Amino acid sequence: MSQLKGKTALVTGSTSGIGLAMAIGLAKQGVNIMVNGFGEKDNAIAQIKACGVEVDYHGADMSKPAEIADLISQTEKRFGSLDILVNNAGIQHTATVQDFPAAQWDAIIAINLSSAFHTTHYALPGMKKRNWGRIINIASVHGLVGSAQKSAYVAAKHGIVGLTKVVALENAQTGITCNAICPGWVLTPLVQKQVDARAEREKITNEQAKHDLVAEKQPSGNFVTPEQLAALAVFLCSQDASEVRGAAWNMDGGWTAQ
Ligand SMILES: NC(=O)C1=CN([C@@H]2O[C@H](COP(=O)(O)OP(=O)(O)OC[C@H]3O[C@@H](n4cnc5c(N)ncnc54)[C@H](O)[C@@H]3O)[C@@H](O)[C@H]2O)C=CC1
Ligand SMILES: CC(=O)CC(=O)O
Repeated sequence: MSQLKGKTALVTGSTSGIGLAMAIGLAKQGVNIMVNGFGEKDNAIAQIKACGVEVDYHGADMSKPAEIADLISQTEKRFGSLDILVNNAGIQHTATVQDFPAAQWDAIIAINLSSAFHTTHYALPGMKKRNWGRIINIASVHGLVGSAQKSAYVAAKHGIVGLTKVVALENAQTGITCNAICPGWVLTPLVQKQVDARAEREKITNEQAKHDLVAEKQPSGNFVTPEQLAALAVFLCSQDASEVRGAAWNMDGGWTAQ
């Protein structure tokens, strides 16, 4: 039987992409799930429920600290505890610094970085009481290296890697671990938009644009899959990973090895 059976996870931004795969991966281990995000929530809930666990949904906007406080307290109330926190919600906007709209900068910093501070701040007291917790921050290769036209995203992702280290250190002598996962390209709606823009800009097919996007950065030539990332998250939640603390663990087809 899974060691995780009966625990509760909140996965922010779990209505699509990587977050949905994380939620399903954990649900397959018997973990009850609080879903959050602005995508197709009924579809996400149905897929998670099919794993035989309890599921609920909270529509908190991760750019709003008061809604995040309510999300954590409702999760604890509904399931009795919050054991696994996956900070995953994120958005992207591409432009040079000179052309970057200030409102987009603020939104990316709020959703991709500050939300993880707020969720962690509110989730830690309960985890400390039970002396067990797993906090997994979905960073990116862009938490380790930069790319042009992604100032806010790269700054937020470097920030979340820093936050991960501090949370890990502050809880190093407890049963609470905090780690970051740093994926390379994963074909989700966030990346499909960039593929579409590239196809349009370069007057090439969508397939060619996908190929070129990956080939430019990722030596394997393959997208990372959401399911591969979910398997890593399940490992980080296990007892075998109890001494993995403050890691920024890349799964990127070789992107950051170059
Ligand atoms: N797709 C990729 O290649 C990579 C993605 N990531 C990160 O993975 C995370 C998930 O992204 P993807 O699955 O790719 O994108 P996605 O667009 O499929 O999913 C993003 C999720 O966040 C939710 N969301 C957006 N704004 C929100 C808000 N204000 N409040 C609550 N939820 C909100 C969306 O509704 C959705 O559920 C992001 O943090 C992203 O930066 C990291 C590395 C690579
Ligand atoms: C690799 C990522 O994190 C996705 C992106 O840069 O848009």
